[in-house]
Amino acid sequence: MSEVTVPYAAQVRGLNKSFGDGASRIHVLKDVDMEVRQGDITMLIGPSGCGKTTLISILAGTLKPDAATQELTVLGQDLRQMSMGAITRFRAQNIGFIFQAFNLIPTLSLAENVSVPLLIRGVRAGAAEKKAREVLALVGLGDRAKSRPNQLSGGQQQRVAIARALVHEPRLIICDEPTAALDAKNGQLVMELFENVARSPERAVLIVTHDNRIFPHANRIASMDDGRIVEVHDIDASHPLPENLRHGFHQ
Ligand SMILES: Nc1ncnc2c1ncn2[C@@H]1O[C@H](COP(=O)(O)OP(=O)(O)OP(=O)(O)O)[C@@H](O)[C@H]1O
Repeated sequence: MSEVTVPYAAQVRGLNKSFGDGASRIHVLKDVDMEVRQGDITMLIGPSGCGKTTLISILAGTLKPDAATQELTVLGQDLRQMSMGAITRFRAQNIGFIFQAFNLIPTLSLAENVSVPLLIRGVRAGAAEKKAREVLALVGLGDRAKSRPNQLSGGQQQRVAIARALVHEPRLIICDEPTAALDAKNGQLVMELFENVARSPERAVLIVTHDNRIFPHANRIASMDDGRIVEVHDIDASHPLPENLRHGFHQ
């Protein structure tokens, strides 16, 4: 796919998503407008069940929005117009998605797990594994490349999932609670990796989180409630983290 210069990594307008039919139909996302800027770490916060995972799943192309959606542009592509097959190929090339469940393959070593996005892109196994070991070292697991996922703690598995999302240097990283299982030291390590990604040209990081420890790493914090974006804070030298977020996000 050709590289296109776009002002936003993602832009949605009037995004709607419902689940179910008839009387059991629930309207989860209600005319959501949102931009994810390149160069930013954008954080999405909000109470449980307000629609955060649904929104990032649509941005990552694993869920389709309702037809009544005005715009869904990710890295310059209109996902509404693409088939699920085309979206799957687009995601493999361009998006690193870190799920709440780590989705590691239990029968593969850590190095093999982290190699998967490169193998999908046609990188040869030896080169893929070499790169995978380099990225495992970045998340502090360089000496565990041959271990299997079930030999690791939850926090270590989370770092493997992060390594797998970074290994193919995707243009957009989308993560659901990437630091939930991490102690302060590893949380800081992971956020520094995300900052490096966001600083690279034409890259962006979008994080769903309840973890107030990482709010100081955000350039933008969007708050959701009941299927809508209700507040957006841009944070920079002249706009510090708002007082209510400095003291954590309370549900
Ligand atoms: N596949 C589905 N079928 C039916 N309802 C769903 C489905 N996925 C999500 N929902 C509903 O959509 C709403 C939003 O869920 P979502 O997982 O997006 O919330 P969230 O903000 O990410 O919550 P949390 O912080 O607890 O992870 C919830 O009411 C949930 O039950």
